[in-house]
Amino acid sequence: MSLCAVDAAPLAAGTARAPVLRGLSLSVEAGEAVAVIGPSGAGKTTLLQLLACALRPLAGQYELDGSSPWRLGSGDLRALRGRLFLAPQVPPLPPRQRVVTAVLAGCLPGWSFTRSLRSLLYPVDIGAAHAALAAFDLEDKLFERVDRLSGGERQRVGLARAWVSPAKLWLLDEPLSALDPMRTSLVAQALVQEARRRGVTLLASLHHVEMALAHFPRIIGLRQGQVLFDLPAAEVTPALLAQLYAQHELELASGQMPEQALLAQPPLPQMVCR
Ligand SMILES: Nc1ncnc2c1ncn2[C@@H]1O[C@H](COP(=O)(O)OP(=O)(O)OP(=O)(O)O)[C@@H](O)[C@H]1O
Repeated sequence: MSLCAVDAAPLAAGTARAPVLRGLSLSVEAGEAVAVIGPSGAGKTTLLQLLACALRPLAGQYELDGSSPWRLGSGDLRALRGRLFLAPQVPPLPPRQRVVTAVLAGCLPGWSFTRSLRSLLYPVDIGAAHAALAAFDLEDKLFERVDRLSGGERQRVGLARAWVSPAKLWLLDEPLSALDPMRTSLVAQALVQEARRRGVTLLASLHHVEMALAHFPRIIGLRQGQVLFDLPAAEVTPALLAQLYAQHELELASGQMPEQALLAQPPLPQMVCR
């Protein structure tokens, strides 16, 4: 996939639509695992929504699988969306649904209408849901109701959905944000390893900088809607991180988002690439 000089505004940004991503260019090869880091408000979610074809660029060019999604007809665009999976930070899970059904919703793009309908009445692939939940240490919740899960458990159900999906592109928005410290590393490792095993392209936005550096081979530092650096993890220095999080130091240190840190924005330094 590639973005060339793209401007984009967030979903539901109203009529003003001031761009959040400004002149952003990058390309990602099939099968890469990339972490997108940067301070709160940098545009990470907007970038993932853009890549998921959930929002249309205001300017510039987005190409996915060799074609421009927004030039496709509605049927082809729907089929393309079925080949990617966007996992929002808070997964949209119907509260009264059983976990098994919620997980199997990830299979829907690959299923016929009849199979999808049958699965709503009785889950048709309980084994797949069990295996996906087991990858996140949650198999004991297979038949639990979604509204009886903790926030971290719901987040893992959302990731299990990606796991069962036929998608070749996983776009994960802060997949570790609700997890306890013991689990963040296990989940990050599981996602990167499984994506590599399947040849799935993985982009994840992360506030856990140390997890990004430990598990993802490539790191994109996003600040004020622009790429500050795009480097192999081993080349991301403390000085670059300090630039990326200037005025947001507490966020870098703890994954927190201090109110004061959001107030001042220094001018952008030059972009650094390999
Ligand atoms: N629906 C919206 N309407 C208007 N502005 C929005 C909307 N969603 C996001 N924004 C603004 O767009 C900017 C980028 O938001 P985005 O969610 O992409 O950042 P982010 O890097 O993912 O932040 P965080 O790490 O806090 O999730 C922010 O300044 C935010 O206030």
